Amino acid sequence: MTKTVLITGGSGYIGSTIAHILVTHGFKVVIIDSLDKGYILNSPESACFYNGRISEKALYECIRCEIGKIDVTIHCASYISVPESEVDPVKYITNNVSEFVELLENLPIIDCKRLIFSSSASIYGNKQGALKETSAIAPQSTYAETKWLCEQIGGLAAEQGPLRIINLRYFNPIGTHPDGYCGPGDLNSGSLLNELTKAILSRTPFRITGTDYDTRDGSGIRDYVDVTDLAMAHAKACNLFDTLIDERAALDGPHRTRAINLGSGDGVTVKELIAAAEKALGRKIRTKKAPRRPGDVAGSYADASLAKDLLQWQASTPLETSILRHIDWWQRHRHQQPAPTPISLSSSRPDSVSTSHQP
Ligand SMILES: O=c1ccn([C@@H]2O[C@H](COP(=O)(O)OP(=O)(O)O[C@H]3O[C@H](CO)[C@@H](O)[C@H](O)[C@H]3O)[C@@H](O)[C@H]2O)c(=O)[nH]1
Repeated sequence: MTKTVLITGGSGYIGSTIAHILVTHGFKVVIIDSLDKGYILNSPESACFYNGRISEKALYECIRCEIGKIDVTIHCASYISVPESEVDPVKYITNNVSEFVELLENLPIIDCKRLIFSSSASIYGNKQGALKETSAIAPQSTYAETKWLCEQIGGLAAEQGPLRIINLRYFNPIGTHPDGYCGPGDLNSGSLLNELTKAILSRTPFRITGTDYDTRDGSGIRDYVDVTDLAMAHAKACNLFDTLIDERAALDGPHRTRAINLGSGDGVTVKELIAAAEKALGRKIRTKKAPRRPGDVAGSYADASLAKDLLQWQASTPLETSILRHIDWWQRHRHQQPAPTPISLSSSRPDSVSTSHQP
């Protein structure tokens, strides 16, 4: 039977990639997006699109009436900038935590008892080496704190009600959908791949922020995971949801919530990533040493063995491919910056919106 999946933030970078992958794999996709940060043309045309905030009860009543019951909700809608969360913590708590509580209140309207939460590896804080789901939690920023709060609040909600939750903890997503349908939405996010792209497009040296870390070459280590691989893990989690939560109870105890790391399992330094980009592009990239970013960490990577065991999932896109797609996306879409003004929809359904993936 076709599964109907609601994706909050389904016009954002990760949410829209999940939406495209789910459509390709035969799911019926419904999206709620405020278009505050997302871009409607990122979402698949066949998705049923509802423009608004996840706290708006009326949207769920419309979905219940027009679509019916939702089998799984994937909650991606959130603010994602660590520096911004430090400058305006209340904005992050309101958007990421208060709105999440309202989502929990609204899920019964669409009769949804399965929630996949987009969590973040940032909740592990400043650690080195391979991180397991059981590694100590120590959020170092308001952004990370909001993700951890949501995991805990979800846990409390799941203890008492019929709701079950899978918390997928993302490491560093990069790349785009392979067909270029959607990609990262903010070239100025400050992330390595976006900064590298800007340096390449503007023909200026790329700044390696921190060359004195206790790592194999002095630059920071991260686990870069392709966004399409990440999206595939969500498709698997949707299909295996009940197995992971209930049927494995006999094997490792009952689970109302589960956390699963989503990373490649490989730690890559900044210098190694630049070498991979040079190989992919077939040319040298100029770099210069720069001081560490405030609050930056040497870094870590995923122990991704639980995802392999439970979801039969492993990241498979080569790093060079993700880098090429990422840079190519911005070569084609950089004039889209800053994000376009949200389109005001006359109908909440997408059928009335003519979409094209070319900006
Ligand atoms: O111009 C740059 C930008 C980054 N880096 C380095 O690249 C590495 C990765 O940086 P980045 O891509 O910003 O990743 P994170 O530091 O892991 O932070 C990102 O990933 C987190 C976990 O997903 C999110 O919470 C953050 O918002 C997001 O910025 C670090 O060593 C940085 O010092 C540079 O050398 N030069």
